[in-house]
Amino acid sequence: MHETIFALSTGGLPSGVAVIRLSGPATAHVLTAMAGPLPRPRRAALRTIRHLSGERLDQGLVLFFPGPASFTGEDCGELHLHGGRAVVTAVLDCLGGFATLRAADAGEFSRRAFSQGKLDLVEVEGLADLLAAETEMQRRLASEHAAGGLSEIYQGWARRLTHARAMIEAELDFADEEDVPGSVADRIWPDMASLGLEIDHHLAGAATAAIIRDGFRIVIAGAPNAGKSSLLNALAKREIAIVTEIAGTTRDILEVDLSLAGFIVKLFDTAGLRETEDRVEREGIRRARSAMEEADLILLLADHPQGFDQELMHDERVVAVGTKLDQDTALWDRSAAEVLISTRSGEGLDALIQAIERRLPQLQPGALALPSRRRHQDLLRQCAGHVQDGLAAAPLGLDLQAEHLRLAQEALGRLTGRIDVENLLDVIFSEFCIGK
Ligand SMILES: Nc1nc2c(c(=O)[nH]1)N(C=O)[C@@H](CNc1ccc(C(=O)N[C@@H](CCC(=O)O)C(=O)O)cc1)CN2
Ligand SMILES: Nc1nc2c(ncn2[C@@H]2O[C@H](COP(=O)(O)OP(=O)(O)OP(=O)(O)O)[C@@H](O)[C@H]2O)c(=O)[nH]1
Ligand SMILES: [Mg+2]
Repeated sequence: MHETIFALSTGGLPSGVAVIRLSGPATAHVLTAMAGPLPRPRRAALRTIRHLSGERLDQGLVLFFPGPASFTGEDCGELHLHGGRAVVTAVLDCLGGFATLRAADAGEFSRRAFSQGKLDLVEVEGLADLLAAETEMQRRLASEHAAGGLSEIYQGWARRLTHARAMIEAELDFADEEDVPGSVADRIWPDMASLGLEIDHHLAGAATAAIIRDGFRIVIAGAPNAGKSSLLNALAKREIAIVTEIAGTTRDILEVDLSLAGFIVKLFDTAGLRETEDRVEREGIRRARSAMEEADLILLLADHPQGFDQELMHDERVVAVGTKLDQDTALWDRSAAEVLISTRSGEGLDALIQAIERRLPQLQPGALALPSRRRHQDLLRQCAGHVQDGLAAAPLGLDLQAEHLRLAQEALGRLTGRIDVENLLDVIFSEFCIGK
């Protein structure tokens, strides 16, 4: 990488401070030309920043990160300027005047960090997710990924595959040498079987990751007039849905996004469920049922104890909610409802929110190494599949089994972007004393 790149790394102007980053071999020269002697590595120094003509552009903090101990792995620099539009424009213009410099493309700093081996693909994706994160859970998930929590797991798996392949290679190539243990199968296949299980278990976390990324889907359902739209409005604290005393008011699905316990919660109001000849209402009910199929949680509402659809009560995603508690408290005594609410008095709404929070994924600290992207899930499934094929190919011989393990490792390599061509023989020689 011979070009040196620069970019304004902070957001909209004007701002309190604006940071311009540089990366590449000309960094030290450019910093010296514009701001005098280089500061000590990775220490901020207050400097007058000047145009090459000597004209003063700003007074700001200057940092120098000599490679490879920098974000990109190359020499990096930073200019922390006053965040005025003209200040930033003047400095960017000056940088653009150096023949060795050019403006960075989107993502180019991270791309260089990847090429220099500072970040793998999963970490780069985590970094992108971190910048996009809007909820606390999204931040925690992305932060875990960007900091290498997932990569560490995948590297551990890749190492085990390398080890297994090395053992097989040793048996195939050096079977007549004394120091090579006779049967590799005894030693590596149990580990490969447990690797397969670990990957499957890891993949099960994809559902939680999807909830963190895309939101927890709650569908409000129940008989017409039960108070569904009133509940949507109460939880959203806005008059979003039309509420009338006419049964069959809601037809289209209405959606609001709430933030609950650090999760995005997508709340859907649906048409009341009943038999009807009205074509428009029937279409609304069809949409309600399809929304319920996709739901993570269903709030099933009824304004009297007999109003709950018994079939739906068996669905484990259902929370039975009795409504209009202000009208007749005695009505609800010993009913099947888990929560009783009144949107008119506000009673029970906190208890309902708590009941919802109890059903959100419960994440232990450190349990955030979840495969969050489709890309991760596809490659992990391929990897686990090849491991299984490797195990199943036992009757066909070690050669074939080894090939399946190679494919499994290749899938992991594509996942992290690190197709480490670790020499199998290196592993073999470091573990045995062949030839002594
Ligand atoms: N001013 C500023 N703030 C920032 C960044 C930045 O580039 N500049 N970051 C940009 O994303 C994030 C911090 N990430 C960074 C990651 C690695 C290194 C770095 O210099 N790494 C070296 C040395 C590590 C060490 O000292 O232990 C290395 O990995 O070798 C710097 C920032 C968030 N805040
Ligand atoms: N007393 C009382 N009335 C309520 C309460 N919640 C809703 N209602 C009334 O019940 C009627 C129906 O309310 P909606 O929220 O439109 O009911 P819905 O379930 O959305 O009805 P559909 O869209 O027709 O399926 C309206 O007249 C509301 O004012 C409540 O907590 N207490
Ligand atoms: Mg309604």
